[in-house]
This record gives sequence, C-alpha cells and structure tokens, in this order.
Amino acid sequence: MPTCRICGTPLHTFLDLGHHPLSSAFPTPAEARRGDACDAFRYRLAAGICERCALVQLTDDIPHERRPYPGYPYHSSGSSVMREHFRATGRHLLRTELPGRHAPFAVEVGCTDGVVLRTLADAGVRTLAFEPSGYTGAEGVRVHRAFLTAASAREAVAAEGRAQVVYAANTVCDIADLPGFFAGLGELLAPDGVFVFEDPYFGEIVGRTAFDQFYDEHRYYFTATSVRALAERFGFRLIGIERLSVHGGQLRYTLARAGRRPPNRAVAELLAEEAARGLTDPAVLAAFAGRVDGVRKDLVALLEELRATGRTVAGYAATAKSCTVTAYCGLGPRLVPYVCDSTPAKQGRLTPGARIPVRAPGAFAAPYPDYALLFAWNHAAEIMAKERAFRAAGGRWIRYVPDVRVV
Ligand SMILES: Cc1cn([C@H]2C[C@H](O)[C@@H](COP(=O)(O)OP(=O)(O)O[C@@H]3C[C@H](N)C(=O)[C@@H](C)O3)O2)c(=O)[nH]c1=O
Repeated sequence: MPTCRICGTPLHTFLDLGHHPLSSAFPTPAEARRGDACDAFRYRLAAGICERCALVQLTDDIPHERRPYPGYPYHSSGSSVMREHFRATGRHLLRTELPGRHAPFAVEVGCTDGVVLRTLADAGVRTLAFEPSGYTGAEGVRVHRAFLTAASAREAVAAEGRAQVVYAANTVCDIADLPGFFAGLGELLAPDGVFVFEDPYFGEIVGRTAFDQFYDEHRYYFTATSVRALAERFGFRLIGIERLSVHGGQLRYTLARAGRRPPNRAVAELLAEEAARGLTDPAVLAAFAGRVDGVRKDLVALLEELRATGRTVAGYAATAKSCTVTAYCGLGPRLVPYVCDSTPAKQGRLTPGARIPVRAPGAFAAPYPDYALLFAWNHAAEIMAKERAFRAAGGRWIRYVPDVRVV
C-alpha cells in the first residue's frame, strides 16, 4: 500500500496510466538500437491522494540516480509567453515583496534560464540560484549548484545572509525530499521573508482532464488545501494565492513563517471552492479517471481513422507531457510519424519509449501534414499564431485537452 511521502498515511490510488519511460529520456537512433538506451527504464505512472493531508502524488518512486540532471533538455524561455511571464513575475516580486528593503537578496530554486533572477538583478537586487543541473542560461546569474537543504542553505547564508524572497517555478512539485527542502527554507529565509512558488494546479488538471500533466517530473499535484497542510507541517502559513493562466492553469502560492502575516482573502475563498468541488472526493477522482480513459479511446480512434483514410499526421512539440500521451495511448511512429520541436537538444533524437523521430521546426512546413497533434496545448495561442500559415494551407490541429477535437 503506497503511503504519503509527507505524513506516511496510506494513499487512495485513483489513476493508473501504466508503465512509462522518463519524460526527458530522448535516445539517439544509435542508442535506441542498443538494449540499454536511456528510455529503457520504466516506472508505474499512478497517482494517489493522501487520506489525511490531501496531497496528490505519484504512488511510485523513481530512483534519484535515474533522473538525468546534467543535460536536462528543458529551457523555460523556449516560449515567448513564458519569457514574458517570468519577467512579469520578477516585476511582481519587486512591487510586492522587495520595495524599501535594505540590500535586498532573492533566491530562486531551479531557475533554468534565470529570467526572474535577471529581472531582479537588473533592478539592483542581489540574487542567487540553487540549480542542481548547474545550468543557467542567464548571464550574470550566480548559481549554487546544489539542491536546497539545511546544509546547502547554511553555506549560502554564511556567504550571503538570509533571503527576503525565495522563489520557485515548476520545481517544488518535483522535489523528492520536501521535508529536507523546507528545513533548507527555514535556514535560508529571513524572519519576515516569503517563499513564493508556482506549479500546475490539481484543480485545473481535474477540470480540464489534463492527464498529461502526470509524469515523472511532477511528483506532487498541489491544491490550496494540501499546500496549507504542508506549510503548517513545517512552521509556515499559506498567506497568498494567485491563479495563473500559464502551463494549462497554475497557482502561485505565497508562504510566510507562522505568525508573521495573515492569509489574504483569496486563500479562504479557494479553500472553500475546493471543498465545494470535492477535489478530495473519491467519486470526483474516479470520474476524472473515467474521462481520461475516454480521451485515450477517442484520440486513438481518430488517429487510426486518419491513417486508414491516408491523411498525414505530425506531432507538434515533443513536450514532457507528450511522453505520457504516447505511452498511455500506445502511440508510436505508425500513427505519429514524427514530431517537430524547437529544442536543439531534442532534435535528431527519438521521443522516450514511443521513439517517434524529433525534427526541427523547419520540417513542419516541408511539407505541412494534413493534421498536427498539438502536444504543447498549454502554448496553443502562441503556436497557432506562429503557425497560422499551416491553417491557411488547409492544415487542421488535433487537440485532446479537455477532450479530443479537430480545430
Ligand atoms: C512554445 C513552443 C514549445 N515547443 C517545445 C519546446 C519544448 O520541448 C516543449 C516545452 O513544452 P512545455 O509545455 O512548456 O513543457 P513540457 O511539457 O515539456 O514540460 C516541461 C518540463 C517541466 N517538468 C515542467 O513542469 C514544465 C514547466 O516544462 O515544447 C516547441 O517546439 N515550439 C513552441 O513554439
């Protein structure tokens, strides 16, 4: 019986999508011919909810050494919308948490391209990134190549002092040792400092049947209810919540030390909304799993029909999410002959498990397919605007979130 990573209580498993490869394990064609390719490893992709702290999480653990941190192929600024989102986030922190501070110091955990820290540094804030991959594409962003733990935090505090703001995006949901992380936060954060983090929102995942948000890099699927419990467990309080439209609907949480700042009204409102929606209710979760299965049947049926009628199909964007779709729906080069992606590190390789060839964006129009399966649905507006010539040429987009439709 899988148990909660935080409180040890049994998990109620509500979703089982079968065995999957790691979402960032893109083998080269040569590696794929060898039996021990990076995508040979499989784990059970199933999710459960803690019957006590309501934390939704993957039921199975993935050995740390299996995760390829050096050479991690994802860079947040691959999307102009995300670049602007992170600049705006930097301005938001400057406006709300950093004004009037003497020699302000801000830390980001897992900063990939460092757009937020760059924005803060340009405004004179001292910054530091905790980035275990050691990678940061942003010039002038200092990196502490470590996970945030009590020990690595003490090192940083000895050199830099405590931080007024600690920020993280699409990172906390992937941290194996959350108690260790919060111990680090306790060391690193100034007494009146805040921890601000944003991650995919389980409420949106259920509402949109966005089953492809389940994959190895997302161990946890947070809600206001579970983050409040998590914060209180480690001496913090959930004091602020904001809804974000990026990445298919996220929440930005603000935490402060207990007794420092009162929660804002949005926190109470969302807690009430989650209770009303029954987001922890087994019946609501079972209905979600049922819809997910329906999407799989509809998507496979559509792709089979297109193949049977001689239509050409290509995938658009070899996202981490697409790994869940191809593994769960049993898609491969037979139904999706190739996928175009803008990430140089993915081009010329094969997608994890399904081994669909990844081509550069230029291949998309050479010639256009009849249908494009949009794996980066969370960037639909940006991509459809950029690729409007595809539509003009008679091309059609296949969407599968919240359900299967051709647009
Ligand atoms: C916007 C855009 C993206 N892409 C590709 C680049 C990249 O491989 C991928 C990025 O997709 P995106 O939905 O942002 O993220 P993803 O599903 O790959 O997930 C990653 C991994 C990470 N664990 C995570 O949580 C999110 C933030 O990013 O899409 C493209 O080829 N053309 C495009 O126009």
